[in-house]
Amino acid sequence: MKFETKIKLAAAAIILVMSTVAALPMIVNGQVTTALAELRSAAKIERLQMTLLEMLLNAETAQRGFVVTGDERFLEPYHAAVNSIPAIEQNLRQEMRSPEERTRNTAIEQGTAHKMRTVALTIELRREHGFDKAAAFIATGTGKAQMDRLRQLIGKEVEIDAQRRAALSDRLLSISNSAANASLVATITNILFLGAVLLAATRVLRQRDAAERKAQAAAGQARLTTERISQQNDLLFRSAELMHSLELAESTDESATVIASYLPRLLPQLSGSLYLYNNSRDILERKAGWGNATGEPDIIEALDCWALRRGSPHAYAGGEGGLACRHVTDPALDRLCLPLVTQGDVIGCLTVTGEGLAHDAEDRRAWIGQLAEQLGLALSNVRLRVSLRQQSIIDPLTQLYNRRYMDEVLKRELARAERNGAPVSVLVLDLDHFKRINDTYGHEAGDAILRKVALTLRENIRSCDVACRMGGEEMVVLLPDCDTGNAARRADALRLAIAAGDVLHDGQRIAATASIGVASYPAHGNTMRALVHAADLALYEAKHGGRNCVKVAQQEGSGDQA
Ligand SMILES: Nc1nc2c(ncn2[C@@H]2O[C@H](COP(=O)(O)OP(=O)(O)OP(=O)(O)O)[C@@H](O)[C@H]2O)c(=O)[nH]1
Repeated sequence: MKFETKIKLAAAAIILVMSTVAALPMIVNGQVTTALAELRSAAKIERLQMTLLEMLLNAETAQRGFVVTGDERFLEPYHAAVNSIPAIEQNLRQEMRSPEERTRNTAIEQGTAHKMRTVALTIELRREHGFDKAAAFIATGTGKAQMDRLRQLIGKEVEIDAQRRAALSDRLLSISNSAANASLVATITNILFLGAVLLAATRVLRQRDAAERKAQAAAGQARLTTERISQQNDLLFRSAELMHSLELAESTDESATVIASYLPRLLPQLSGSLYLYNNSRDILERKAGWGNATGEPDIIEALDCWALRRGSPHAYAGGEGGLACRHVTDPALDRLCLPLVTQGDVIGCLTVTGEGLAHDAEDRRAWIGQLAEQLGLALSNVRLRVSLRQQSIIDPLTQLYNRRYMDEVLKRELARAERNGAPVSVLVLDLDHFKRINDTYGHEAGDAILRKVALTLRENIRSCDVACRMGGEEMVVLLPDCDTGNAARRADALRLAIAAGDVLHDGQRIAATASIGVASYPAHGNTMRALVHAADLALYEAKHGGRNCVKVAQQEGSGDQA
């Protein structure tokens, strides 16, 4: 049974007991009133019967005095009795309740009537016939017998009245005792019930307190959970943003910059570094860092890191003497190293440091693990994308950019030059008598010459210049921010470098020369096609001018439109 139900039952019992106690005085009062009325009635009956007896005795005494003296004055008590007795009898009749009482009272009334008639007869005899006749009648003993009988009847009544009064007194006492006992029992019962209610209430209150505390704790927990969910949502949102940004990254270095800008928000209160394998996969370069991890090494080897060795995360609790990686700079700090793995291939490592990280909540470490997984995947995608892009724009034989890329970059550079008013030059380069080389030494030798010339170009141009193979043995070099004069000088330098180089093929040294045509924006054209055409014409001039030379395009203006 629930405590609330118990308390309700106890309260109902208390109300019942209290009601009973409240009704008790009324019940007792009724009983006492009845008993007292009966007591008063008994006393009145006794008094009336005693008065009746007294009247009868007075009447007899008056009769005796009159008989002896003949003096009428002695008859006064008799007359008083004659006058009073009917009223006394009337009162007595009213007090009689039970049939037995009424029967006994009737007997007394009849005895009284007989006695009073005998007294009246005696008085009459004395008046009419004198003392002797009256004395003779008295001597018969009728009057005395009647008086004795009445005394006996009234005496018995008085005795019954006394018994009745005693019984009523006992009843009053019993009522009083019962009332006192009932009151005592009610008080004790109430105390017991109140005690029980108090105990139950205290227990309920204690339970309610505990429930309240539990509810408060649950509310606090719910608030924390909501905050955590909101933080997690925020992190998920930011990580989705990071992944989206990485999808747009055009190189590994750019993706590292993107990662470095997001990690402080994704892993707040932590520091760390992002290491990626270099192209030759012999070392890992630090591509990004955040937080206080500025002093971390720029280069690490795979053997320096337990996570890279194992291919799984490695946690190190600073100050607890765990297994620290060799690249760790501050052994007092907790550290978590996570390999960046994609399709079973380790591409790098994310190292994270921060207070309490080794003993951090599992979900936080799981979150860092998930982040490392996503980063691995995203970086691998970036590499794949960069590689595919490279493949689509790089000529596989010479490793120079292809015509497609040249078209793209030339268009872009011309637009930029137009905006900035800076010159752009184009060198169109063709190997001399290449057919002869092929025919003499073979196609492979020709390929080797092409590779050698491409290398010479790459090694002798600026990082902003773009060299590409347009097809066959024809190559183009794009020179941003370079006017015709400079372009011609640099073309000649390239020509000399090509002529100076040779390749060893089948034990033979093979050399090649190149003819170069030069055209510049805006001097020889302001569109891509016009510029290349002008350079082509200049090349043609160079070929006809004896080859192994540089020719600058004629000043034709910008009439030829793309
Ligand atoms: N080995 C090799 N040869 C190529 C390649 N592409 C084109 N060639 C050859 O390059 C030669 C080009 O010859 P031509 O266009 O006649 O010109 P050339 O012999 O260089 O003579 P000029 O340009 O007038 O000096 C052809 O024999 C092509 O087969 C290539 O990828 N590898």
